[in-house]
Amino acid sequence: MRVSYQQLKAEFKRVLLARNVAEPIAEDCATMFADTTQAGVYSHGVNRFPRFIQQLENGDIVPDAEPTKVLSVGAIEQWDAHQAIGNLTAKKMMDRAMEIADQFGIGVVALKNANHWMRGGGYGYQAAEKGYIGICWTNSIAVMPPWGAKECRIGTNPLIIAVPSNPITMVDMSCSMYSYGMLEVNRLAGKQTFVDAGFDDEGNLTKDPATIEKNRRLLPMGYWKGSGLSIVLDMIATLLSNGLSVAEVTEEKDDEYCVSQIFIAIEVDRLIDGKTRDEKLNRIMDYVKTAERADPNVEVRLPGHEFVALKADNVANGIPVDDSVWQKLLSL
Ligand SMILES: NC(=O)C1=CN([C@@H]2O[C@H](COP(=O)(O)OP(=O)(O)OC[C@H]3O[C@@H](n4cnc5c(N)ncnc54)[C@H](O)[C@@H]3O)[C@@H](O)[C@H]2O)C=CC1
Ligand SMILES: O=C(O)C(=O)C(=O)[C@H](O)[C@@H](O)CO
Repeated sequence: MRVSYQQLKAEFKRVLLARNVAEPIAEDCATMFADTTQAGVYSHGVNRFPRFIQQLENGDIVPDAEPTKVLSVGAIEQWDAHQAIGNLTAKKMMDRAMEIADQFGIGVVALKNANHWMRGGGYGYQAAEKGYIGICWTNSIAVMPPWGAKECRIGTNPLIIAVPSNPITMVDMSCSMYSYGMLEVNRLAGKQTFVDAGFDDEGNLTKDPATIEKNRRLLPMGYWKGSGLSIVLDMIATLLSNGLSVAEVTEEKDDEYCVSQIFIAIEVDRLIDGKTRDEKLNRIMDYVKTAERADPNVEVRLPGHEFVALKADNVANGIPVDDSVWQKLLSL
């Protein structure tokens, strides 16, 4: 089914107000969930909302908490989220990183005690839309076995790198080959994954999302490379924020909260003039896109460029929502 942006946002807001979230916070939070869904990231928009509500009801998320600055060292600031709503806090932190970048050329915000930020790409996009390079990542609870193991000890720790090209080029990727959110999208659509996504109980590679959602033997992106990347991202987020690591969140908390996150904004415009910037970016994009296709019917595309058409379609025709997800939302 397809629903309008207004319908979707109204449902999110209704559910938040019913949990005593203050009106302005409910409005902003519902807007971000609706925006993420309309942008085409269903996995971390409407699909993830019931889980978000569960965490709100459990008290893992503190809706009226305000993030505070802990300290600042040149272009780096440490903040404490105090378990405020993840997506609203992340947006504020990337705004702050851009303000610091205006002063120093680069701004780094390291955040502790944060909650799940949903679509990490939203914050990269936010920076790139204003002309900055946006880089951010988060750690998580242990949900993936490190390369060579079958027990979860590392996070999916998505890394986002957004570049202010036209359209915006942005990598927004979990350190696993598939995020749990994308496994769910495939399962709900009755599909197997396009490439291997994890291991079955016998240790064979599998494309079956339900098997991996159950046994949690997620395949790291790029095998040992994604495993290693996840580990160093966790180390850096933990050190810079003086917050909790994947190991600490997993062993000391009863669910995924109090994670650590990094937000970096880099000002491009003082380093290169606008005309040269655009020429260079266009040349890179054209060079990539005009590579001889492996399949003549499938175009070569740059990461993030898919969102232009996805959003336009959703604005024009309504937002696709899985029937079971919609029923769940209505029942909240
Ligand atoms: N703890 C957390 O906060 C987590 C959040 N997430 C979020 O879940 C969302 C989905 O993450 P993933 O499943 O890893 O994303 P994905 O696998 O759908 O996409 C990863 C990247 O690959 C690019 N891409 C995909 N197909 C492509 C193609 N054919 N050609 C060129 N580029 C292509 C996409 O633009 C994107 O940049 C993200 O917004 C992420 O931030 C994911 C994991 C954990
Ligand atoms: O993988 C995801 O999707 C995701 O968003 C996550 O945060 C973690 O991997 C985990 O919370 C899934 O249970």
